[in-house]
Amino acid sequence: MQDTARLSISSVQHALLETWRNYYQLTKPRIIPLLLITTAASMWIASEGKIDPILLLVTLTGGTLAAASAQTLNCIYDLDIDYAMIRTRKRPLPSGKVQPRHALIFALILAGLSFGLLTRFANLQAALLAMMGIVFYMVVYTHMLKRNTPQNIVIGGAAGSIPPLVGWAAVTGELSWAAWLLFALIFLWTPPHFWALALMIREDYASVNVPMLPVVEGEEVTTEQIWIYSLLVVPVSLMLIYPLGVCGAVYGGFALVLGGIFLQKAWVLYQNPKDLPLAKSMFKYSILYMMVLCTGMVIDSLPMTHQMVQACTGHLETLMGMVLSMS
Ligand code: HEM
Ligand SMILES: CC(C)=CCC/C(C)=C/CC/C(C)=C/COP(=O)(O)OP(=O)(O)O
Repeated sequence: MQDTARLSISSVQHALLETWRNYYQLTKPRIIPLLLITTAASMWIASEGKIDPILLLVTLTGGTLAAASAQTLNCIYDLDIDYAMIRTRKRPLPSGKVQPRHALIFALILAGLSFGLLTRFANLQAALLAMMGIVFYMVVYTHMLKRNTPQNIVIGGAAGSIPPLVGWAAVTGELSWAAWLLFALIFLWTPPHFWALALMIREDYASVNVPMLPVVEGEEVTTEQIWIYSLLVVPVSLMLIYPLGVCGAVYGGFALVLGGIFLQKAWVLYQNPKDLPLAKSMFKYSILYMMVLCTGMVIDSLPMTHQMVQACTGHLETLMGMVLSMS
């Protein structure tokens, strides 16, 4: 008797765990941390390194809920093609583990929670921007562009560029030039990020007639476009230093080194458009690039960094003075 009760408790636990896992997978969770990193970096710059930890936590939670809602809605809309593509076939909806109706309720609850949380504990601007992210990703990218034009991710990339705007608005209640520059940085970074991946999975997209650039135009044009967008990413990343003046020398070091490698990888891929390991390396590096660049923004914004830079500059000036007086 006891054994039977124990067995049924463990099977209920197992079923609950499985349900939780399925809903979690529906949100495409591996993408969300980088979206949050861009939000956090923006908040650190906006608050000049003196970030309110509660506001940070609230904004990142609200951002997570909004992104999860957007991804779930995308999974519902794209059920037909996700079912047909090998890469996406095992997702919870095409594999029948979650019903679309339940997924829709889940997505709406996530969006509601995000809006409520951000409105109550951050501000209305941040909440509205997060909702705009969901609407743009669903209506403009998923519905209007994804299946219709190879420029889908160029324009649709605006959705993925909204998180830093949410972060900036949460801190300041408005959007400055610096916020829009962060938006532009991610907007320009998205084509190299995604097209490098699309080069590797183009057969999958071709099989369901999704006109991603490598499917429609081939490898040469795609790698050329990756190169062109990469050429734009690096100078735009430096514009946070000049003319905007919101980041300093420490970030500059990060941006130059990371940007140099970004350009080198994009160039080598452009020279070898059919080399899939190079495309894979570009895709992986695009993620590392954004992650470390944002870390550089955070480190640069910290008051401790400013003190260290000032101390170093002071020592350097003294040293220069001594050298000059000796000569
Ligand atoms: C319209 C714009 C974008 C498109 C179409 C796109 C597309 C994709 C796709 C198809 C994958 C592979 C996911 C999978 O196999 O399930 C991926 C991976 C990834 N994307 Fe993007 N992406 C976009 C923008 C972004 C943005 C803005 C970020 C964050 C700032 C981002 C971060 C990531 C990360 C971190 C991964 C790797 C996930 C893993 O570890 O597997 N993406 N992206
Ligand atoms: C503020 C806010 C809520 C922003 C939301 C931004 C957001 C969810 C960006 C994600 C972009 C992304 C990873 C798209 C995947 O493309 P896909 O869906 O075409 O990929 P697939 O072929 O793997 O389905």
